[in-house]
Amino acid sequence: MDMDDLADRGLVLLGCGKMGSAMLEGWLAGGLPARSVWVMDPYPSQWLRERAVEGLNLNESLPDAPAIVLLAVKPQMMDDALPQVVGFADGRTLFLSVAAGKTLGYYAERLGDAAPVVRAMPNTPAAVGRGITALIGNDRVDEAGLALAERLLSAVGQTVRLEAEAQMGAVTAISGCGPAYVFHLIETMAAAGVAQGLPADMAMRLAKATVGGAGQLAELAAEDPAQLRVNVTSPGGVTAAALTVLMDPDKGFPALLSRAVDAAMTRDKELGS
Ligand SMILES: NC(=O)C1=CN([C@@H]2O[C@H](COP(=O)(O)OP(=O)(O)OC[C@H]3O[C@@H](n4cnc5c(N)ncnc54)[C@H](O)[C@@H]3O)[C@@H](O)[C@H]2O)C=CC1
Ligand SMILES: O=C(O)[C@@H]1CCC=N1
Repeated sequence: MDMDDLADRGLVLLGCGKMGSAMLEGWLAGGLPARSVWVMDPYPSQWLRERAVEGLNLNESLPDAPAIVLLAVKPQMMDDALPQVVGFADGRTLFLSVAAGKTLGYYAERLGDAAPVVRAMPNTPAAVGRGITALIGNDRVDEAGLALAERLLSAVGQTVRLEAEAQMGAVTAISGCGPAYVFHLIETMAAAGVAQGLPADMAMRLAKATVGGAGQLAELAAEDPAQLRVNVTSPGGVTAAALTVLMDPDKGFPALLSRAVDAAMTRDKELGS
């Protein structure tokens, strides 16, 4: 199975909200024909309806044996939604789930033993080709299946293969949810700037460019983030004063983020049950 096969046999999206659309936008931009895509979603967005005008199959009858079924409904909706695609669980179609918490065991119970299932955790920067997706398959997924899932996901950013499904909770709490933490950092930096007297639009522009630029530098630089931090921090200077607060082991960022990640992982487990 390869990308041509995907274009020929079809890609079905079960649910196409924020995450499904972020990925689909990247795949269509990368050359997947809209006519090769089937979306099942009772509440399609305006963007999806516009794609339907271009040939995307929106809430239409599904192909016989699509190459891939992407499961992108909320975990809480999965029990209700899955029966629509259970007929494809005969081994010919690869299931690709992005739902937080839903385990390979959960899918084996509902789709049976024949279905190859890849569990993946993407993130919304996929919409601009800057996502990162971790993935792992069940024992029905062969190397070709995993490679296809990887190729599909690498069209919207980086991919990483997990060694064990148990790693998925931590991945979800770090890179799946992580963009929200960073967006909140931007919000709070901008708000702090406004509190210090900057105009709101200037404070937001400074915050966005600082986080975007620092993120890109962290990815591209030879130095690790700790050294990049040191490079900003003049001894006895202004950054050092701020970092004394942020790096406080009890009340600072490490303790806060650790509590946030613990809360995310607890919720991830709850959603899986
Ligand atoms: N938003 C994010 O940053 C990320 C989300 N995910 C996962 O992606 C999945 C989707 O999340 P979002 O896109 O954020 O949610 P969303 O609420 O934006 O999208 C879910 C879509 O499913 C549709 N839907 C509801 N019931 C359905 C049914 N019975 N059949 C077909 N479609 C149905 C809804 O109309 C909606 O468009 C979740 O499982 C989430 O855990 C994973 C990684 C990141
Ligand atoms: O908030 C959620 O449950 C999903 C999982 C990762 C990002 N969004």
